[in-house]
Amino acid sequence: MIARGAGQMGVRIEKDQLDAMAFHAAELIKWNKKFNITAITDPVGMAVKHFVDSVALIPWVPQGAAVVDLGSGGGFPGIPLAICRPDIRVVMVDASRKKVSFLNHVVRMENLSHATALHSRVEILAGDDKYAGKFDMAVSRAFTGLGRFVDLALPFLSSQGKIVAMKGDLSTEEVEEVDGSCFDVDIKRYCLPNGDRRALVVGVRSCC
Ligand SMILES: C[S@@+](CC[C@H](N)C(=O)[O-])C[C@H]1O[C@@H](n2cnc3c(N)ncnc32)[C@H](O)[C@@H]1O
Repeated sequence: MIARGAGQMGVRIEKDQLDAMAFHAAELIKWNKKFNITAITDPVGMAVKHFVDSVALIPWVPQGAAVVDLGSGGGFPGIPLAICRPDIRVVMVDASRKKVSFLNHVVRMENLSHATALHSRVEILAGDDKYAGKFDMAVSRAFTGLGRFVDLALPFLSSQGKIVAMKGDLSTEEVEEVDGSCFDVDIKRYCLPNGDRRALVVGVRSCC
């Protein structure tokens, strides 16, 4: 189902990548019994709403990019992105210690040496010289409103850095609020295999 859904978006997923996503899903279900990491736990829902949705991001990530995923939760989109794109570096950030423990467990078990998860509030990490200005792309899914995401993402980005917000609901007002401020914004709409509508808000830095 993941391979077919990804294929509909023009993304090819190899067998070993599907196996790695299956491992992520299985561990998520296991950890979820003890820690409340995700509300979606049925296999079809996870495949479609977590994994297919996450791989929709893949075509927009430049070769060799350093990507920061703000508010990664159970690893979406950060883990599927790291599985499918060994050429990039992925840093996942979350304020929940148990979620970050889970993410680093998956990273270790899957040998995703180009990925890591950091336990921090995004606002605090943004002021750390080790991370500020070091990323080509900041992404988030179901993290916060577009305006706040832009404000939080900006300190992480290099001068050419881009943002991608993965959204379900997206209002015109939300887009107008950020378009032309520090980013020129483009909306890429797509449907998940179950018919749910999604949008990628891609912002290219215009000033600031
Ligand atoms: C609704 S979940 C989304 C998780 C994941 N991106 C997804 O799409 O499944 C939002 C996540 O953001 C994290 N979060 C919220 N505010 C944060 C902040 N200021 N700094 C870091 N993480 C934060 C929460 O702990 C939670 O895991």
